[in-house]
Amino acid sequence: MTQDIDNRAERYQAILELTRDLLIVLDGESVIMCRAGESEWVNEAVITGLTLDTMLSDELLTKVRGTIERAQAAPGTVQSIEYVLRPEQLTMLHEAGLREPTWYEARFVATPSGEVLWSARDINERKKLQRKVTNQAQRDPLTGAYNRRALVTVMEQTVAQAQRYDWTCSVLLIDVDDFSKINEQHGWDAGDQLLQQIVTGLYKLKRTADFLARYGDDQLVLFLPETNHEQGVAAAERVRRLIQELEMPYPTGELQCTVSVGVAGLRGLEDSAPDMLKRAEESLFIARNSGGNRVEGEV
Ligand SMILES: Nc1nc2c(ncn2[C@@H]2O[C@H](COP(=O)(O)OP(=O)(O)OP(=O)(O)O)[C@@H](O)[C@H]2O)c(=O)[nH]1
Repeated sequence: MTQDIDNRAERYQAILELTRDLLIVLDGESVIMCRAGESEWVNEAVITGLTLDTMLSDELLTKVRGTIERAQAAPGTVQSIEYVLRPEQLTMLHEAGLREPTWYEARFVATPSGEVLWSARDINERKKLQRKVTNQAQRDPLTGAYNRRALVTVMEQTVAQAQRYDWTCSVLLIDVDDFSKINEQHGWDAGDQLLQQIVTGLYKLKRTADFLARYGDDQLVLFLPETNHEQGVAAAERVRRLIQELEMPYPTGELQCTVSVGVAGLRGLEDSAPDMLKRAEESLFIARNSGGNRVEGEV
């Protein structure tokens, strides 16, 4: 009988050796066993003996407890969740070695004797890849600015929020004057570089909360949360001057350009992101037809 138990314990140990996941055994709320697996940051001795509430932040504690309850309600079934461990929020885990935000996919299973097994797989690489793909889907590949799709999403969310809290926001539609002539005279590559320079300049000029997107061939949008129409026009004037002063050395000669800007500010509860963009387009049309290198406000 004792021999059997020893064999079982050895087998159990051998199975544990096989897994790369971080493994925790909980008795009630206490960690009675911890194996780091491939989570190099984990100090097993520090984690063993901790309780859930000393180890986790309030938000994570609620999530983990809820999952454990589900696992206990149906012993033998696996319950999964994803979470991120952030060292700045988790003092005890920081002490146990956590230094970087680390994403985990965790699985919980309750044994008939009442213990809960908690395995956690590091999914940082997968998350990084997901972020990269999402990022690529939202960005214009030439300039690195956001694309039109990302702009519409952000504008719609921000406009709804501004309407709810009685805030304001403005949109600037920026069009490079005679951009096709630059392409014709200096080549497509020169046009590309000029667009990149303009975006770099706008990134330096814009505030952190402002959102810059490529809206069309030679058109950019700068969306300004918490900015009224008057402030929007002033920002547009700064953009116009910045681009006018931009000089880009190029083998075929110094490149220079100007922009026309149409500005639209949020007009209350009935307004919408597409309507704001439409009004910015109408203003832009006037600016371009008035000779370019101009800012036009509401029409
Ligand atoms: N270099 C470069 N050119 C582009 C790119 N995408 C579109 N274009 C060109 O940009 C030009 C845009 O032309 P238009 O919209 O007529 O612009 P414009 O000449 O500035 O005319 P206005 O806007 O009326 O002042 C076209 O010649 C397109 O072929 C790009 O990614 N790089």
